[in-house]
Amino acid sequence: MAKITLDNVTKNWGETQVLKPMNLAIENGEFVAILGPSGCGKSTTLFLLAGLYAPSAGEIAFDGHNVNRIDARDRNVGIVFQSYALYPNLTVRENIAFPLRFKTMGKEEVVRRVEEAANLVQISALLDRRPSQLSGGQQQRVALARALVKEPNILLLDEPLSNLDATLRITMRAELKSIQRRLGFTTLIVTHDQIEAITMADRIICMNNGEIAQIGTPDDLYRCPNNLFVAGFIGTPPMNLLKGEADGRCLQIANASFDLDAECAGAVTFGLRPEDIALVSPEAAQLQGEVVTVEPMGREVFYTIDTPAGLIHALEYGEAVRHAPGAKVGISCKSDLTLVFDACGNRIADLHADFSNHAEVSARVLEPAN
Ligand SMILES: Nc1ncnc2c1ncn2[C@@H]1O[C@H](COP(=O)(O)OP(=O)(O)OP(=O)(O)O)[C@@H](O)[C@H]1O
Repeated sequence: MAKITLDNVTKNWGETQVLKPMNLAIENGEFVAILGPSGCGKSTTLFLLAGLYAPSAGEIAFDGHNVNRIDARDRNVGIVFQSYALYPNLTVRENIAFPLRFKTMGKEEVVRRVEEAANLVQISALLDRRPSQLSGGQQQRVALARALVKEPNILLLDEPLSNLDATLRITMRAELKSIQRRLGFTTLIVTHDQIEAITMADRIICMNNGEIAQIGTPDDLYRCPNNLFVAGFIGTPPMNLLKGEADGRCLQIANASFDLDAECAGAVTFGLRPEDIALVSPEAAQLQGEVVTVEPMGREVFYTIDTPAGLIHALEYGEAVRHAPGAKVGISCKSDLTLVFDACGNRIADLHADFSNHAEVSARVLEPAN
C-alpha cells in the first residue's frame, strides 16, 4: 500500500502538452477514480503512474520516493487494461503467473501466489483452461488475478469493466470494491462511466482537457461542483444551466427575477438539478413554462419544459404522470439546492437564489394532468 504524489507532472507529445502541470496526493489504501471525457488525459495519467510513460517534467513519488526513473516492472504496480490482453496460447494458470517470470522466487511460491490470486477472484476451477474457453467476465477476473499476483502496492485499472455487459458490470463493480477494501491496495481506476466512479471511489478526479477540473468525494462533485464543466459532466440527466444577470441581490433569468442571498454583479450561470425541481402551479413560481415532452421511466418521470430561459429538464420520482404535454407549470426549487457560477464558469461559494415559494414546493401544488 503506497501513498502517491504528483508534483507538477506534465506530459508532452511533440509540441502538444496533453497533461498540464498536475499536483495530486492519493493516500494509502484510497480508491480513486479518474473520470472525464474521451481524450482528457485519463490513461496518460495512469500510464505515467505505471511507468509505461515517462513524465516530461515534474516528480512522481510513491511513499515519498521519486519513481520517475524506476522501470514499470520494478514499481510493484498491478495493472488491468481494458482489453485484458491475455495470452491466448497460455492457460489461465500460466497467464496469472506471467508477471512473476522475472522474479527470483521458488516454484512453490509461484504456485501459492497464483492459487491465492485465483481464489480471490473466484476462478480456481478454471486454472487449466485457455482464455478462449472463458466468458468475458471470467477473462476479466484472470486479468485482475494477474495484476494481484505480484502482491502490488498500487493497483491501476484502465476501464476494466467496459467490455462487460450491464449486469456483469454491476457484479464486478461490487466485487472489485470488496477486494480492494479487503486487501487495502491504493487503487486508481480510469473510467468515463460516472456511475462506476461514483459507486466505487472514495474520491473522484474529474479531468477536462489535460487538467484536473476538481478532486473530491462523489458527493462533493455532485452537490458542490467547483465549475461549470464538473456541474455539466456529473449527473444524469445533467444539471440545467441557465444564463442570467446578477445585480446586487437580484438575479434576472429571462423574464423572471429572483432574490439572491448575497450580493453579486454581472453575467452568471444558474444551476439547477432536474431532480431538485418541483413542478408547481404557474402562479406559485417566478419562472413558468410549457411541458413539451413527458417520458415515464418506471421509477420516475422525465419532463422537458419550454421556458423563456430555455429548455429545462425536470425529474419527478414516482410512476404517476402529473403533467401532460401542453400543461403550464411553474419551475420551483429549494434555494439551498441552487448554484450560481460567475462569468468565468467558477461556482460562487455559498450563493443561492430563492427560486420559489418554499411552502408551495413542499406542498407540491401541482396541476392535474389533462
Ligand atoms: N502516443 C501519443 N502520441 C500523441 N498523442 C497522444 C499519444 N497518446 C495519447 N495522445 C493524446 O493525448 C491526449 C490524452 O489521451 P488519453 O489516452 O490520456 O485520453 P483518455 O482521457 O484516456 O481518453 P479515452 O477515454 O478516449 O481513452 C489525447 O488527445 C490523445 O490524442
